[in-house]
Amino acid sequence: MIDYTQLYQGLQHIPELRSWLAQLPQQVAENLSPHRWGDLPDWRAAVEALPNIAPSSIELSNSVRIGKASDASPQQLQRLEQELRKLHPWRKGPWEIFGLPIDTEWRSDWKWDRVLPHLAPMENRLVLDVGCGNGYHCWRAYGAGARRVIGIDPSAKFVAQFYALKKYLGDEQPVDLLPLGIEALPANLRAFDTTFSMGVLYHRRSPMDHLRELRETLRPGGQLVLETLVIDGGLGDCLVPEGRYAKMRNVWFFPSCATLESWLRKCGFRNPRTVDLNITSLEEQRRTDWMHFESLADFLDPQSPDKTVEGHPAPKRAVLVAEAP
Ligand SMILES: Nc1ncnc2c1ncn2[C@@H]1O[C@H](C[S@+](CC[C@H]([NH3+])C(=O)[O-])CC(=O)[O-])[C@@H](O)[C@H]1O
Repeated sequence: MIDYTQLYQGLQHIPELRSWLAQLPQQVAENLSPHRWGDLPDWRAAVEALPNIAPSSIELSNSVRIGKASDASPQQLQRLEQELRKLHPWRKGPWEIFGLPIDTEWRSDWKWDRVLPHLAPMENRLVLDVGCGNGYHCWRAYGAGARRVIGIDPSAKFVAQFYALKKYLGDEQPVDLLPLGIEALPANLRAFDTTFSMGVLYHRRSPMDHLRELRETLRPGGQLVLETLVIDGGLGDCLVPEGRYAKMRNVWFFPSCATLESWLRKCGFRNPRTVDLNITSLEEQRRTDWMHFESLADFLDPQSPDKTVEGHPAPKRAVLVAEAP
C-alpha cells in the first residue's frame, strides 16, 4: 500500500520540514492521481495483490536481499512474481526477493559502490535522493546508517515499485518515496545532511537553478552528491545536443568536469571535487528479462561504440561531491 502516514508523523519531529506538511498531502494527491497516470489503478492493484510473506532476514549493506525462498509457499512465490511483473519496466536494482532475482536494466549497485567511498559517514544522517527512480539507492543509504531517507521522483510507476518492495522491507522503516519533482520542494528547506542528485542534471533545462535548488535542500555543511553525464574537455566546455542524446529526449547540458566544478562554485558550494569518472558499460545498463525495452546497446553506434547513435560521445558519468555553505 502507498501510505504516507508514518512519514507525515516523522516529519512532525523535524523542525525544518514541519512546515512542508501543510502542503505535502495535497501535492501527493495531485501527483498520484489517475487523471495524471491512467494506469495507476492497475499498479495500485498489483501492489495490493502482493502476498503477505514475512521475510526471515533483510540485507541492505552489500546488496538488497529480502528473505529467502523457503519463507514462502510455491503459490505465494508465483503470485509475487506475477504481480511484480505487472510493474514492468524494472530499471533500477538489482533486488532479490524470497529467492526471486529482479534483474533490472541497471546495475545500480555498481553506481552505489563508486559513490559510497566518497560519502560523509551516513550514520544518523537525514538524506534526500532527488530523482531516485524506484528508490534503490534510498535503501542502500539507509543500509549504510542514515536515520531517515526521503526519495522524490515524479514517476508514479517507480513509486508503485518502491511500495511493492517496502511491503517486505518493512512498512515501518523511515525510508519513503514521494511522487514529486524537485520543483515541488519548498524553497530554502536547509534540512538535509546529504542530498543526492544522480542522473538528473542533464534532464534539467536550467542546470544553475537545479544546483541552487539542491543547495537550498542542505543544512549548512551538508553534502551534495552529484552524478551526471559529462564530456571530456576543460573549463568552459559543455555539450548541448540540439536533438536527442542516446535516443533520450529532454536532455540539455553535458558539461566537462572542470565546467561542472565551476558551476558548483558559482552556485555557492564549497570545495567541489570530481571523485569518480566512469564510462557506462554494456554490462551496467542492458535489456533484461525485467526490462524489455531498448537499452544502452541500442543507443550506441554499432560501428563505433564510443559514439551514441547521434554521433555524440558515448555516456560517461562523473560523481562530484561538495558542501553547502
Ligand atoms: N523534475 C524532476 N525532479 C526529480 N526527479 C526527476 C525530475 N524529472 C525526472 N526525474 C527522475 O529522474 C530520474 C532519472 S534516472 C536516475 C535514477 C537514480 N537516481 C540513479 O542514479 O540510478 C536517469 C538514469 O537512468 O540515470 C528518473 O527516475 C526520473 O523520473
